[in-house]
Order: sequence, then structure tokens, then C-alpha cells
Amino acid sequence: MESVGVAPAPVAVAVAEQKMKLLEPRKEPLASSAAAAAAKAPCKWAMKKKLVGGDAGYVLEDVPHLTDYMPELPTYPNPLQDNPAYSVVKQYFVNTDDTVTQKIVVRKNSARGTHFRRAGPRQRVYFQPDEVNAAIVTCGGLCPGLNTVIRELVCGLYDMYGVTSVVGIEGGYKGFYSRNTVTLTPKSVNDIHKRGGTILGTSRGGHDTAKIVDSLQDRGINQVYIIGGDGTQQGASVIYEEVRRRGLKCAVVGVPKTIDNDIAVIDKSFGFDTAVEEAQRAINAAHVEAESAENGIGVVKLMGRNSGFIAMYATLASRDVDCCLIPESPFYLEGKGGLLEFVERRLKDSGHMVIVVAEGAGQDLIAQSMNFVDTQDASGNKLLLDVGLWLSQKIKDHFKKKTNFPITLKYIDPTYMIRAVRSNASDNVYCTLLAHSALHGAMAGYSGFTVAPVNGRHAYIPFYRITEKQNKVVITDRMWARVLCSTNQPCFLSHEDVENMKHDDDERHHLHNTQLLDGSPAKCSPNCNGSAGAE
Ligand SMILES: Nc1ncnc2c1ncn2[C@@H]1O[C@H](COP(=O)(O)OP(=O)(O)OP(=O)(O)O)[C@@H](O)[C@H]1O
Ligand SMILES: O=P(O)(O)OC[C@H]1O[C@](O)(CO)[C@@H](O)[C@@H]1O
Ligand SMILES: [Mg+2]
Repeated sequence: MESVGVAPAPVAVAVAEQKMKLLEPRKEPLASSAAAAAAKAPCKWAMKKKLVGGDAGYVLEDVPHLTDYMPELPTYPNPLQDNPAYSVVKQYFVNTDDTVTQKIVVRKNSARGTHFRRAGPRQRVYFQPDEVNAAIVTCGGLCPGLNTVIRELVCGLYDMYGVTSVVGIEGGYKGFYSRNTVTLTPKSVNDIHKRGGTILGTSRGGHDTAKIVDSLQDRGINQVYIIGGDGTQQGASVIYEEVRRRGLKCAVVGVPKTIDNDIAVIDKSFGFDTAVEEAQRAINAAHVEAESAENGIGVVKLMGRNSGFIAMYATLASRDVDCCLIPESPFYLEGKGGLLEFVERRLKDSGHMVIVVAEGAGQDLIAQSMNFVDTQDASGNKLLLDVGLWLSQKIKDHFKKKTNFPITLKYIDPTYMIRAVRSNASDNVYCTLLAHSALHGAMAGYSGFTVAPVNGRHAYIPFYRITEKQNKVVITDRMWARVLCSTNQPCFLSHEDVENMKHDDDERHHLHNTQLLDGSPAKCSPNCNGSAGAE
């Protein structure tokens, strides 16, 4: 392989000095105001790309390794090779050169494109079992599967690597500097995967990089597993940069969590599958209510701040939904081709209907009609207005004006009920693999990465690739067309809107062909008013 751009360490630190700093108590903490600024501003020591080129347009977007700034770290044989459970496995370890392709659909002459380092156990490790002091933290909103990831990190470290020192940080990032740690053992985490939420607690806001890294240093933590969404991964990225700047032997590992499935590059996030399954119960209830009333309407709000994946997949899975509204697809209420006209038509045709709306849909419309000023949560995320309530009221108001058109509308908001359930079987297995991939990476000395499947294979992905943009439903992809086909709803878009979106999406596809969805932009069907139709 030919190196095309391995960036230098952001801040040069002499090797001898690095060795001295290995788990030494800190001496000069950064001013926390500077760290607080770094938390929200683009990182001062922004991680440079570590790119390796190969034949036929092959590029490896590699992740940092402790030896990037501590080149003389000793290695040890991987204890996994003596583990009886693995004795039947012919190939214990992944090949050090194995990589995972980001682009799965290729043409004869297309360049091989971007690859990520394959996750998995390595022959040599950079930590001895009794040297490891691992910490686990969960940040951001709840998501089914958090406890499973915690459990499998603890059990994996104990059972596969003989590690016996694992602590939990309580209450998210701020817990690093404001709370005591909790000891985690295979016994203490044995049953936690059967519960929703996180046994460690979580929070928004409160990320103070300097204080967090001080805490790592003071507690002698040399592996930190950070489970959370896009905001959390940005926080993990600046923690990694500070750890590296201080020359600490501490692996910083991100495990992506978001019920919204809004994290880019990865196939899907854990808890998403469970959320889609759980949403079926609410949709079913809405359908039963709607069917049993005269002109019955069931409105179900599902989570999805900026990305409508839960609404889209729950709609497709159910087949009882007449209209799915997501943040990526604008809609309007009044007039020809508007939502209210469609509701009226569907009620006349079927006598009932179910509307699924993602919580981030129609926010501009609501803000306009309410003269609303933006507010934010502690992490800086925009607080949303309740689109379900607003929409229900608008529909009721519309039909109140009509004579001889009584409706019965039931609004169901199952959002927090869905988020709080335990993970389903499929997510449990997924969480197990994520946790194992994460700890194999840390033991092998990798740092500053997020672990996740890309095209079905677990990979180590640099933080910047995860945080540079969000995963969104591409409404010019065939998957959204499938939704429109199943609901038979109008697309509420003009031809011009679709063309503009297609152009943006083409550019995006050209840059990163990443989505789980199957690719090429759909053609606009002639019989739909600008709709993205099926082939
Ligand atoms: N740019 C950033 N730099 C440093 N820390 C950040 C940044 N953005 C968010 N954080 C921190 O990450 C934590 C979680 O962020 P946030 O509340 O946005 O949730 P999230 O991880 O995106 O998860 P989700 O949105 O799925 O609930 C918070 O403690 C927040 O302070
Ligand atoms: O937990 P909070 O602060 O109410 O935030 C809710 C948000 O968190 C998410 O569940 C993402 O984790 C979004 O779907 C939702 O908008
Ligand atoms: Mg987020």
C-alpha cells in the first residue's frame, strides 16, 4: 500500500515524555473555559485524516493508533488464543490488512473507493490484562440496547481478555467530574440487558473536555468506551484529541447510539430495529381506533428529530398507514394537493385513515403558524414543537368548518414508551457484536474511532466521518418511493422541489454512497404531481 496522506500528530510530543506521562496523575489541567469553548467550536487539534492509497482507486480511511504518538509501546500475545471458547475457531484473528468497503455497489470500471479498517481481534495487543482500567459512559437520549452494550463490554473484557477493572461513569459526560464511579463486574451486569434505559444514567450538556480528561488521568483510566449519538461522538472526538495532546496511553472508543438512525456511514444504529417493532403497537392501536369510528383518524407521532427513518420503516412494516410525514419531505396543509385535501379524499374513499408523523416533520410550518422562537436543550439541540398535537388540531379545525362531515380523531404519542423498552433479540445480538468489536479495537491499540457495521461488516471508522453529517432519508431514493406506493399518499412536492432535491442527492451519492437504502435516485413518476415514484 502506498501512503497518500498520513497526517502528522497534531501536537508533537517527544517519545520519552510520552512514556513518562503514561497514566501519571495530571499536572497542568487546561483552563475549563477553553475546554468548554473547544466543546462547541470545531476542535482546535482537529483530527487530520489518515489516508492510505492502494491500487485501482483504493483508499483506506484509517483510524488513529496509540503508536502514532507513542511509537515504542510494547505488545503482548492476545489472550484470546488461550480461550477455550475460541479453540474451535480456525482463524482467531482478523488479518491486519483487512478492510471493509464503503461502496458495495460497483461497476466494472469504478474506482474501489473508500475503505475502513475491519474490526476484530488482533494477534498482538497493547495492553496486559492487569494493566487495563476501563470506563464506560452513556450520553444523550435513551435508546433500547444501551444496557446490552454495557453488559457485553464488561463481560467481553473479563471473559476474553482477563480484564478485572471496569467502572461505569454515572450520568453522562458530566459524571466524569461530578460523580463517583460504579464498579462493573460480569455479576453486577448479568441481567441488565433485560431492562430498558441505562443503568449508568445519561444526560445532555455538561461536556467539559479538560475536566473529563483530568478525570481519566486522575483515575488511571486507559480505555474509555463512550456510548452515544452524534453529539456524543463529537464529544468523544475532542476527548481523543486532548488525550493525544497530553500523550496519554488511553484508548478512546465510540459506540454509536441513536434511536433516530441519524448517524452517517454506518448500516444502522442499535435500538432502531426495536423502535420500529415497538411502533407497530401504536400504529395498530391507531388503526383499530380509526376503523371503529365514523371517519376515524388515528395520528401517531414517532421519534426522528431530523431523520424520518423510524416513521418510514414503521409505515412500510405496518401497511395500515395512509400517510407518512417525515422531516426530509416538506408538506403543506391547505389548498389543492395539500394534506387536508388528501385526508378528506381518503376518508371519503375508505372511511378511516392512519397518519404517522415523525416528530421533526413540519417544524417550519408550525413555527410560522405560532410565531415561535427557537429554543434549545442543554446540548444545543433544537427543541421541537409537538407536530402531532398541532396536526391533530389543524385536522379537527378543518372538518369543524364542514357540514355533514363529522370525524373522530385519536392522537397517540408513544415516543418515550418506545424509547424506554428493552432491546429486542436482533438488537441484542447486534449490541453484542458492537461491544466486542469496540474492545478488540481498544486492546489492539486503536483509538479515536467509532465502531459499527458498514455493509454488514464491523469496521473502525474515524470520528470525523461519523460526525461530519447526519444520515437522512433520501426522498429521491427508491425506499421513499416504496413508502409512497404503500400509502398512496401524494408527495406534496412540486416538480421543481424534486429536481432540486435530486440534484443535491446526486451530489451526495457521488461523494458518499453510504445509505443502507439501495441507491440510485428514483425517477419522477408522470402520474404523480412531482412525486418520486417507483421504477
Ligand atoms: N460538538 C460537541 N462537542 C463536545 N461535546 C458535545 C458536542 N455536542 C454534544 N456534545 C455532548 O455530547 C453529549 C450528548 O449530546 P446530545 O445531547 O446532542 O446527544 P447525542 O449524543 O447526539 O444523542 P441523541 O441525539 O441520539 O440523543 C452531551 O453531554 C453534550 O454536551
Ligand atoms: O431525551 P429528550 O431530551 O427528551 O430528547 C428527545 C430526543 O431524543 C431522541 O430520542 C434522540 O435520542 C430524539 O428522537 C428526540 O427528539
Ligand atoms: Mg443527536
